[in-house]
Amino acid sequence: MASDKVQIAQVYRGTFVHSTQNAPLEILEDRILGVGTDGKISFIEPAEKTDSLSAIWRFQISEVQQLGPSEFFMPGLIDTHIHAAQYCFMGTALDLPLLQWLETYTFPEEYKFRNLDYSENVYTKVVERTLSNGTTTACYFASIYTDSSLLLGEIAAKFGQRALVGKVCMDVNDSLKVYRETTEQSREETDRFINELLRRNYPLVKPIVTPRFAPSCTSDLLRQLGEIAENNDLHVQSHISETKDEMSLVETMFPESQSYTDVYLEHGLLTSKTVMAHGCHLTDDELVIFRDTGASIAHCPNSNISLCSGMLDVRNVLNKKVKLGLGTDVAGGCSVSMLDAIRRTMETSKALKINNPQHECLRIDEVFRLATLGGSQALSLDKETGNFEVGKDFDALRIDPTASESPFDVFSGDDIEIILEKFLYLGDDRNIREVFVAGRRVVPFAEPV
Ligand SMILES: Nc1nc2[nH]cnc2c(=O)[nH]1
Ligand SMILES: [Zn+2]
Repeated sequence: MASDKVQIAQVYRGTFVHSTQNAPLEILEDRILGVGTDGKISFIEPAEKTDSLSAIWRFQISEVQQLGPSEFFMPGLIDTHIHAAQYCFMGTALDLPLLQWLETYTFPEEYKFRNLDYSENVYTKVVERTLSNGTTTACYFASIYTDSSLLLGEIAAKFGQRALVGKVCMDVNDSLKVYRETTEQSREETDRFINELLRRNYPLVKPIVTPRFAPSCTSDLLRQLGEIAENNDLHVQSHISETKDEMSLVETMFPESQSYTDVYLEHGLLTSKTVMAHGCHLTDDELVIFRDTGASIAHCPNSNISLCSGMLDVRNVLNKKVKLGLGTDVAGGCSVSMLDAIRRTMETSKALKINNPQHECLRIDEVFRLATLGGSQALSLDKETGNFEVGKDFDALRIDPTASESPFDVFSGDDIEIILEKFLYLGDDRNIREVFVAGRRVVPFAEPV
């Protein structure tokens, strides 16, 4: 029987909200959920079954933790695109378009990560800040430096965040020549990064092959990175079609390719484990290639607006059956919070409707799904995380809408759907009472020993 397999570590009773493939929002009231010592959800059932579940799974009824009357659990938020090495200047330097922004602010900042003490300080802060804002899974760009990037993996693992970590690869950079690698270095250091991170065997932290974007890489490097990804069955991340200037540059650098998407496709970098950031200006033909390869898009609305890059039509992407998650894209985006990514996704959709009344706006329940289950699918991590299905890891936020410092108010007529909507539009980390990743409570942070 099930009880022979795993012991129950925690049992919660209360309201759970999540998304499924069929329903963008499923509200499960008065449920009982058990988490095994393996960190996975063992059961989620109506609370009236508590007695029989306690007999089957051998937990004491007194161990059941009851949520407060307006509290609920939701799945952890999934940031499909964030630059950990840009956290330091987040909220500043948003006065230039992408290519000048990279040269003026971003490359000089990332160059500082050759220093491990500096890296440790910034990476600790970004992992703490994302976790306390409910990001249970983050797909990180680090910098070109291998040891510093390994440190990011180590810090995420120590704090218990699920993460894909990428050592950035770039062998083209004329603006800051010290912040680039030779083709050979980039391949060798990518190999070293991957081998070392895999050797450390962190259960929740894995490497991701990370060509910065086509304009930063020679064809030779892109091809070698494609081979590394294929030979090791690894995730891949990069940027695509974020701005028009960038697209013109790609056309000049890769004249043989039919499209920007083709550049990545031809170098073996578009797979079902690839996530490409932005894609604001992708054509429908390119979206077909995304769908056919199973590659996904990280929609980064804060950054798209902050750098005046463009507005992705998410409705069109979803209609084309392309996987899509949300990303903060710090520091092009000026917030680490995935709640902000949800709000900006709604806002961009409404701006598209202002421009075109035919546009079918996204609904808040759909965007809630994109920030949770959609993100897990975009990162091909949906077997592990994304919602409260039995067998997935318990990655969850305990939301307290009436926390003492809550930035919004709840009234007696507010049902759970209204309370969730208020939290998504108005809430913040003060409402996120606890954060769990694979069953481990990671917020509040453990006291240092
Ligand atoms: N937003 C953003 N776009 C990029 N394209 C290439 N590098 C970057 C980056 O660091 N941020
Ligand atoms: Zn980015």
